[in-house]
Amino acid sequence: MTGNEQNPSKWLAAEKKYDSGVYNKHDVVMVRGQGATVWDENGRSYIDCVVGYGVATLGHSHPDVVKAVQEQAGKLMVMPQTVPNDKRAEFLQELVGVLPQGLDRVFLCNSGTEAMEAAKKFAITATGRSRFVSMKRGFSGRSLGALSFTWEPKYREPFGDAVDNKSVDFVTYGNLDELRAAVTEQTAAVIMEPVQGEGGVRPASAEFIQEARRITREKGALLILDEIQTGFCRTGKMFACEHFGVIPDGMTLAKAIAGGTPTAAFAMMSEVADRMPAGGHGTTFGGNPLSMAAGVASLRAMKREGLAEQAREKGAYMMDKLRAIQSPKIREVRGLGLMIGVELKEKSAPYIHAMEHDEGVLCLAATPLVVRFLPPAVISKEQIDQVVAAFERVLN
Ligand SMILES: CC(=O)N[C@@H](CCCNCc1c(COP(=O)(O)O)cnc(C)c1O)C(=O)O
Repeated sequence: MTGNEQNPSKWLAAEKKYDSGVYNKHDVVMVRGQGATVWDENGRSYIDCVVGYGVATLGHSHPDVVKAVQEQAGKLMVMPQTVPNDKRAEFLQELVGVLPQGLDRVFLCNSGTEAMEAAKKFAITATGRSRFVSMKRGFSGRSLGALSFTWEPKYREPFGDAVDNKSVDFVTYGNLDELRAAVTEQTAAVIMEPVQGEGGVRPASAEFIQEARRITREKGALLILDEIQTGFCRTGKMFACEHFGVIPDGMTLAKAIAGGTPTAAFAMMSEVADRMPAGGHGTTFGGNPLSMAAGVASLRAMKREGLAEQAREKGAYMMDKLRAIQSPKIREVRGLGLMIGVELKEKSAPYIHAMEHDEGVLCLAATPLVVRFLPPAVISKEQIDQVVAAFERVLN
């Protein structure tokens, strides 16, 4: 036990005192994680069905990732992308090896919102156009460029015209007529998540995503799939687009891409990459050797452990168990793989709070009525049973 456990409020007070204030902070300090479990500073354990908003799909502190990071940290952590590096090259080979056919050019960066910013710039230079189509309830990040694709008004309104709302048309997710009307010869790209995450865990229909592919081709626009939350085994395939038989012109990636290190990418077709002027974009930390080492270890572990199949099988199991709960408070259980949402007929926040405080399970919201579960694919069936039993208790 380290000294911190003796003064539990010490870290909580410091973080609340010095933080920017944007977050509604929990009243617990997490200090350790392994697999699907995290521990607070008092030694209490929790089953983690948040994993950093879908980052640690491989589980916390996967031994292969830890070993790779330890080794690379002692070797080389810093090297800008103007200078080739062995680990970065290895990661790019591994990544392109699992990406859909043709997506073989990659801009490496450090967060989902940065990947979306890159996607926006590459789409503009690739098409010479600057209008976009995004989705109602869509979430693409908080930076001012990505924010123009993010639907939730409360995220955009405080920043007024600094957010470019004029060049983005929002269509209803799933509405074919609205999509067909919105995509024109002025459209640079359609931006959409194959499963809306923050927007309430809403899988696209195959028909809608396939029509997005058809109409963008017809109009000379790009289809950019935001797989920042759905990517890397979360939905039961390496990438969610595989469920729908669609290959986009570009794909934004982050979260589970590199074992928990802050890593992201915009993967694209060569025709898109080749239209960006040399020096047209950049990033200091993108493609750093430390993250790349974690990414190589993470992608290899995902393949070796059959993580996508684990997510598919355990996701089906968990959704069946959730659907078996007899509660008048549940409206719908939905999702894909281990990206699961339970829509309630009332606000989800009290139940999410009770899961953490009374049951030792971490889960999260996805709009005010939806309880979202994003377990790591390494979660055991027994742990799933515990999570579902806990949820049934807090509902009653
Ligand atoms: C506590 C906190 O900061 N939560 C984040 C949670 C964001 C989770 N989603 C990130 C995301 C992003 C942005 O990714 P990033 O910049 O947070 O890495 C882009 N696209 C999709 C589909 C995404 O799901 C937020 O409220 O901005």
